[in-house]
Amino acid sequence: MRGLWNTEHVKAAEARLLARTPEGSLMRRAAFGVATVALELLAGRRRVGLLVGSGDNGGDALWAGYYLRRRGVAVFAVLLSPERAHAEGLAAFRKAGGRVVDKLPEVDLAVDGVVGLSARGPLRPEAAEHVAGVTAPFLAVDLPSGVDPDTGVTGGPFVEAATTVTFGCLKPVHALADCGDVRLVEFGLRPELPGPDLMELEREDIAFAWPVPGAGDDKYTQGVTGIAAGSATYPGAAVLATGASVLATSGMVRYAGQAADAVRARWPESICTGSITDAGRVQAWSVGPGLGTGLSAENVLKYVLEAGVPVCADADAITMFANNPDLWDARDPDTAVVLTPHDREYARLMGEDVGDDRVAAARRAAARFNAVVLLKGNTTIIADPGGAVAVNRSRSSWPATAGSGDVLSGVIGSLLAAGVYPLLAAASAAHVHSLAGELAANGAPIPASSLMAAIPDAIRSVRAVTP
Ligand SMILES: NC(=O)C1=CN([C@@H]2O[C@H](COP(=O)(O)OP(=O)(O)OC[C@H]3O[C@@H](n4cnc5c(N)ncnc54)[C@H](OP(=O)(O)O)[C@@H]3O)[C@@H](O)[C@H]2O)[C@@H](O)CC1
Ligand SMILES: [K+]
Repeated sequence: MRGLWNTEHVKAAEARLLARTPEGSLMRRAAFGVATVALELLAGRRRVGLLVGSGDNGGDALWAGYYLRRRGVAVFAVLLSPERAHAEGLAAFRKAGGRVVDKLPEVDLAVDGVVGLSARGPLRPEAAEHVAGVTAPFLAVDLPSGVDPDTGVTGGPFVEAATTVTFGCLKPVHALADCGDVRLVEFGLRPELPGPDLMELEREDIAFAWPVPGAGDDKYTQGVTGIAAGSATYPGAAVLATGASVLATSGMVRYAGQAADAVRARWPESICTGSITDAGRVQAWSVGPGLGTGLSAENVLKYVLEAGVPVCADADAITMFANNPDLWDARDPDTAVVLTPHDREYARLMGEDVGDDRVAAARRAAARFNAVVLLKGNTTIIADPGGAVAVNRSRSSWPATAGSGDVLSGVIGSLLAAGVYPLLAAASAAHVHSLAGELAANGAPIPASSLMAAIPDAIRSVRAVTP
């Protein structure tokens, strides 16, 4: 698991660390890390340009320029606020033979030291003009300038970084926005930090969480998943959600609803009934995709909420909650619910738009509904009511296709049925879902059924990291 910390916590921790380290040593350590990565990226080429802002981020860039000069690299620096440029860094840079210029010449690599942790808003016009004039790849110091460190939002011009070198710990921007290849320079900050504000699961975490049958297991002991989805109009949603659940774990899957014939034809291993009341016992329900929002769908939703097992509520289930908040009364407050809205469903459910700060939005919804909220997007945010948040960045947008959400809800349902902790279930499902999408797409459009079919490959790929 990779932890990420908000600027407020990073600044407080850095202040404590600074107080007990020799002056300037942290900045030089950070800058040395930047110079090392720059040399690697230069691969023998010899011209670097620095864009230097008014704060310590610019100081890092100037000190990096100093170290690069000592390795014989030609380094040019544009000072965006000459009177506020970091004094020691500038003096060292000049002394080592670095050249201050009004405009960067042709270079092999550009270092973005415009702004770091104190960034607010997009690049200002002068910085934006210099950035636009650069054709070389950018190496961002700490984070790409113009991107908000805590939300990853860009409200105007920003640096498109090929590589970012950050220090001490990762910040939310590194998971919420595209920072290129992110490298971390450690300098002993971790003991000063509280628990992370966000986490990003790695393959090892998911491999560990994913249910693997033991010698004593049978189809019941691994958790039975119930799928309450689809309708006469939308049988496909039922086929996809059930199929995803069949493929995600080796526990049994029961389907209940109007698409029983279609599901049975495609997934003979599932136990299908036409009515929810005949479904039999399950350890979790996945409810909503293609279900409709009429009275009979409401009764299905109430039934699963009263069943006393975890529920993944998606699509029409979310719309029903928005239309009729009294449905929540059916829920046993001690059983977990995972809600999986996209932005429009979120707005319906919460009566407000998601806004720029998607993490805060997911946290608000999780607290309001006492549920795990998985807010779909290119970066999916998963928040639990206790305030813990996991993020999953998808590496490709091909999976954003019709039926993709039905597949996700089936995977979440089967992890909940296997007893996986709800936040971990939702985050692991999101990871495997996006990986399946990437594997299936391989550079071309894919239907959701291909994404679903790639779930076993995605699980294999995740589990391949375990010894
Ligand atoms: N602390 C530590 O231990 C270590 C810290 N380190 C480094 O320090 C960095 C933080 O430095 P910092 O706090 O000095 O501010 P920084 O981000 O350089 O901003 C400077 C000024 O820029 C301005 N500005 C704001 N937004 C802007 C925009 N969009 N476009 C243009 N300008 C904008 C704004 O000033 P204003 O003009 O508003 O008065 C702001 O005050 C951190 O990211 C890391 O690189 C490392 O050395 C390791 C040790
Ligand atoms: K920067």
